[in-house]
This record gives sequence, C-alpha cells and structure tokens, in this order.
Amino acid sequence: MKVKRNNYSGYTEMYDEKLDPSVKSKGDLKESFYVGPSEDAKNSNLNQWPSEELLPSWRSTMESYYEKVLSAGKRLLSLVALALDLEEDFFEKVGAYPPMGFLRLLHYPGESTALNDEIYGASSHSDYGMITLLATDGIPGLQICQKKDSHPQVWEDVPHVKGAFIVNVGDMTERWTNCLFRSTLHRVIATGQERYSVAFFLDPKSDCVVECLKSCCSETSPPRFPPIRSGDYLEERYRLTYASLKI
Ligand SMILES: O=C(O)CCC(=O)C(=O)O
Ligand SMILES: [Fe+2]
Repeated sequence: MKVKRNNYSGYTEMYDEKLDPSVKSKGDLKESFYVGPSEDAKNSNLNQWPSEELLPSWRSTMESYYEKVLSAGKRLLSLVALALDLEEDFFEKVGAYPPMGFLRLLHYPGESTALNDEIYGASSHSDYGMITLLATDGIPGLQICQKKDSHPQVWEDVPHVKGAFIVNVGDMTERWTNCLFRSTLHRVIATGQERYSVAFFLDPKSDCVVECLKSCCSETSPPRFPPIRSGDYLEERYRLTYASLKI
C-alpha cells in the first residue's frame, strides 16, 4: 500500500505489531492507520495521506477530528493536573506542550481465530503517553485488568457508553505520579466480530523530561522510575512493539 507506515504514520497491516511481546503469536490481528502531528519540529509533514481522488475529503475530515480531540484531550489534562493538586496549566509549564497527538484508526477483522488462544485483536498493553481518548463502535472485545500486578490477571469487559470516550491513563502519567495514577492495562480479544475504533494518544513533547512529581514521593515512598525524556521513552516502547516481528 502506498501509505504504508513510515515514522509511525500511515498504514500498518494485520500482524504488523505485537503490543505484548510475550505472546506467542505472529502478531496482533488489527490493522490500523496512524495520523501524527501535522508538522514536526523542522516543519516537515510526516503524515501519509491516501490520494484525494481515491478518498475525497478524507484528509480534511481526519485533520478536523484531530484538532477537536486534541483540544478535548488538553482540557482533560488540565483536570488531571487539578486532581493532583497542581496548577491547571502544569503540563504546559513542565514542558509537555505542545503535546504530540497520534490518531490511530483501527480495524479488527471479523474472522474467527478462536482456535488459537494466543491471537488477540490487540494483545495486553498499557498506552505509552499521558492519556488516550478512545472511541469505539460498541462491538465488544475491549477488556481491562484493574489489578495489573495480580496473578492470575482478571479481565473485565469495558461497557460501551454511546457518545462517550473511554479514557486510558498512560505510562508516562504513571511515571509522573509514581503510580498514584496507574496506567490502564487493556487488550482487545478476538470475538469473531468485525470491529472499528479510533484511539487518540496524547504524548508529551519529545524533549520533555518526565520525572516523579514532588508531591508523589517521600522518604518512605521514593521515586520508582528514573527521569526520562519523553521522546526516548516512546522510541524504546515502539522499538519493543516491533522488535519481536520481522518488519
Ligand atoms: O481498539 C481498541 O478498543 C483499543 C485499541 C488500543 O488499545 C490501542 O490501539 O492502543
Ligand atoms: Fe491501547
């Protein structure tokens, strides 16, 4: 396909990714299309777009959705800051802005693969960034595990609420808050039903250093994660997602 993934933008085929590298499958069932920020630091556009003749207005629809969900995400981040007793514009002040938004259009094929338990629509993972705003078509499949350190893990279906986003806490928020806000462990099981969803990942600007908030650590509860540059952290997480595969 002409718009195949490049620099994390464009099309990824079925089995291109494995979100849980420990799963013994050839990859996750989903196929997806990524749309990143329209400009990088050097002002060059990294996005891949299908041709206007093939899909008229598709690009403008995506760009318009991107802007709207980004603005909703930023408002939500202000609420996260307030919930942590920080100033409303904390994430702006700490250098996370302008945040990097990644829109991901997902398609899960309808074929049943129930014979192989290890095949997931999306295998178990937590999202990497600050928060994710997820819209789904209401077809079941998405599950969360609330106590991710427990064994065996208990998975619960996420109910669909029409017109509402599902909001996942990401790993960088977990690092910032020293696990006060736990990132959401989730997966999509293969139900044999075709399913569509749209995820919007909100990540800090790449040179933002994510380190434990002063209010979230003490002598008895020291920082559990070392400070890390957001761009380096994301690079490593993406590398691991593709490392077990040959692409
Ligand atoms: O399709 C879904 O409901 C979840 C997708 C997801 O978790 C992801 O892309 O990170
Ligand atoms: Fe996810």
